[in-house]
Amino acid sequence: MISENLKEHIQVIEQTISKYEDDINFIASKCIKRLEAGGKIIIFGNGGSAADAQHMAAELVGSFSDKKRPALAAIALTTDTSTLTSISNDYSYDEVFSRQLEAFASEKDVVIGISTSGKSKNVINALQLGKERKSFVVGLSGNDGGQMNAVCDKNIIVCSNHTSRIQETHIFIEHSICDILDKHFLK
Ligand SMILES: O=C(CO)[C@@H](O)[C@H](O)[C@H](O)[C@H](O)COP(=O)(O)O
Ligand SMILES: [Zn+2]
Repeated sequence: MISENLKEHIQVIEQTISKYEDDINFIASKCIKRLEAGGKIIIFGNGGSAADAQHMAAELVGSFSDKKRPALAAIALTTDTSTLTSISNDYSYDEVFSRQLEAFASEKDVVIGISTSGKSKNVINALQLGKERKSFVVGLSGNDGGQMNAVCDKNIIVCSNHTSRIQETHIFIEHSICDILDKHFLK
């Protein structure tokens, strides 16, 4: 089973990267431009994708490689349990990210929503809010991309229906973006 998963893992990453390499480079260049103009990168998702959002934010604010570069303005919307519980309790879980974007997002920012199914209402609502704020709106999704297609400037749809393979490919894409940003800001 493990070898089968490995085969599928390699195949899904190869297929997705050959389809979306230019788009991923474009997203990285947008991140660079917006960070240089004083904007920030705002990332969110549920479950494993919440962990991925935090992982990426940590690599941008802290470090990605062993080389030192200036801290980059990135934040995950999945870490403040007081904010998360109050929005869910007082409004609804569907608004847990959009309400935070209402507070933080602007036209200077890049907003990245992660959903393997493309169906999580709270992720879609937040991407919609990012669009209204004129942030550059990025989706990392899978399956058929769901409703994320309608609200993203770029939606990277991993070529798989398996949540694990989709998440593994999301991490590869996030690391690729961090790598490009690292190289740029190390100069
Ligand atoms: O990590 C996993 C499965 O690998 C789960 O925690 C998974 O992220 C959760 O079920 C999420 O709620 C799924 O949401 P989404 O990716 O469809 O938006
Ligand atoms: Zn990492």
